[in-house]
Amino acid sequence: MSDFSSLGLSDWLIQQCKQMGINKPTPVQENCLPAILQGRDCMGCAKTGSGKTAAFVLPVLQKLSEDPYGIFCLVLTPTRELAYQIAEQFRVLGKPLALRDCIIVGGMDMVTQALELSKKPHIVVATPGRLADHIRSSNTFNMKQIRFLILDEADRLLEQGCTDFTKDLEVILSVVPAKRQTLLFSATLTDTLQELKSIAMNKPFFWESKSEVRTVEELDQRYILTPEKVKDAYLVHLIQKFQDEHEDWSIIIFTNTCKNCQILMMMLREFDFPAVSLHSMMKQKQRFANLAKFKSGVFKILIATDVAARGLDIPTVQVVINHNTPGLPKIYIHRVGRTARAGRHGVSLTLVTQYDIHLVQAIEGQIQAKLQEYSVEESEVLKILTQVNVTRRECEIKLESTDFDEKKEINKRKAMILEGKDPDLEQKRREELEKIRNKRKKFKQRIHESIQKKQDAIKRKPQKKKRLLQEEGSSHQSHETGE
Ligand SMILES: Nc1ncnc2c1ncn2[C@@H]1O[C@H](COP(=O)(O)OP(=O)(O)OP(=O)(O)O)[C@@H](O)[C@H]1O
Repeated sequence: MSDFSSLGLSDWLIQQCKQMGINKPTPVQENCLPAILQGRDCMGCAKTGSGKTAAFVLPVLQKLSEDPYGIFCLVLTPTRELAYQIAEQFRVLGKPLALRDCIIVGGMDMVTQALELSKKPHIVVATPGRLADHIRSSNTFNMKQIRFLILDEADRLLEQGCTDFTKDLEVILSVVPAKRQTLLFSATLTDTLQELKSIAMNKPFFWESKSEVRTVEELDQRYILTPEKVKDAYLVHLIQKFQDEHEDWSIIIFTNTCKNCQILMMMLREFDFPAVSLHSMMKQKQRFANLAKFKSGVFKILIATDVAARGLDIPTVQVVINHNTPGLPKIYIHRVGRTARAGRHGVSLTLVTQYDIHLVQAIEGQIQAKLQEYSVEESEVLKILTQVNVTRRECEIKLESTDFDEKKEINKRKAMILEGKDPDLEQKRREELEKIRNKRKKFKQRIHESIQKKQDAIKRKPQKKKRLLQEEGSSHQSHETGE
């Protein structure tokens, strides 16, 4: 394996790496660093926790030190927390440069951000939505000179998931120069390769880690088969077990909705577990505060939606629990990748109901590995089942008495207004669509019922015939026997 110096990295950066415990390049760094330093576009696909961030931060810092100006580099990333984490890596590794960076994410003050942008920072790290807002509304900065455009978690930025970044990306791509170096990184690039190639147009250097298994070797991947109603009891039991057996422990629990996340947090606190939550219905300041509490080890449990599934680098996390089986293998890969990072060991536990078995099969197909069953003393789980379910119900009632659902509705309306839609018209449109859907459903049901009736009648016919023949036969016989 080469060292950083043979890859062309400057001594001052090698010293900075050493201070961070980064002594030898990881494969993604070893392969992508020289290509980026040569000025090539680059697409890097490597497993979670394999050092992709430093693979782009280091060459950008080196090039910046040779020709420092602002705005030199723009990094786009799907979540706000990730933007802060990336900016921190730039700051730490780029300390000798007196680096000026600026973080542009939603949920924070827009005027302050506009002011920072106008001061021409070297590095801008942004989520696409907020940066596009600044581009649309301000002329106090421009991105005409940027040398590097980086898309971290690039496949997510191009996907049309629940947050669709594609329109904002178009706005951003329209203001950055065509002559630039584009760097795209993720642990799951392959299914968006074609779209990515249209962004990194300059014959990109493509590197993908060779191993067949898409998750890291150090990760012990387990599942627990459970009925839906027993899931929470399993969760409480598992956490209790980790708490009893380990002195130093730290767990991330992923769940599917903001509401579920909130309820689970309340429920675990009722059992005196030190838990905090992270989801998109929370105020941004609370999100940062909760993440900081978890990172510092004051709170040992983070319950999150998929907003925390990608990129977050918290070395102390030993266990990831999937409270729901992820619907997409890709999401599974990122979620479980929050543990077993940078060569450390970790465990992932996925709670699977009988309806999720096909999802597990899809995950196994994609990661090229089998999940192993995790054995649990069921009698121990059953002992706490009623208490856990009652506590959950109490938490649900408590949450219903707050304005949580109302807030969700308000947030939805706000998002629509920002998209230029009229929320009331949208509501009417949705109701109309629902009516049409229901009519179609009823129509289909009626057709299905009438087909069913006809089929039953056809089935009955030969039986009727047979019965008549049998009756005829027996009356014939009885005539013959004189009965
Ligand atoms: N060469 C190295 N040697 C040791 N540790 C490293 C090295 N490079 C990076 N690290 C550390 O590895 C950890 C994971 O790195 P990073 O967050 O960049 O992973 P990633 O590949 O981006 O993961 P993900 O796909 O989950 O975003 C970080 O704490 C980082 O400081």
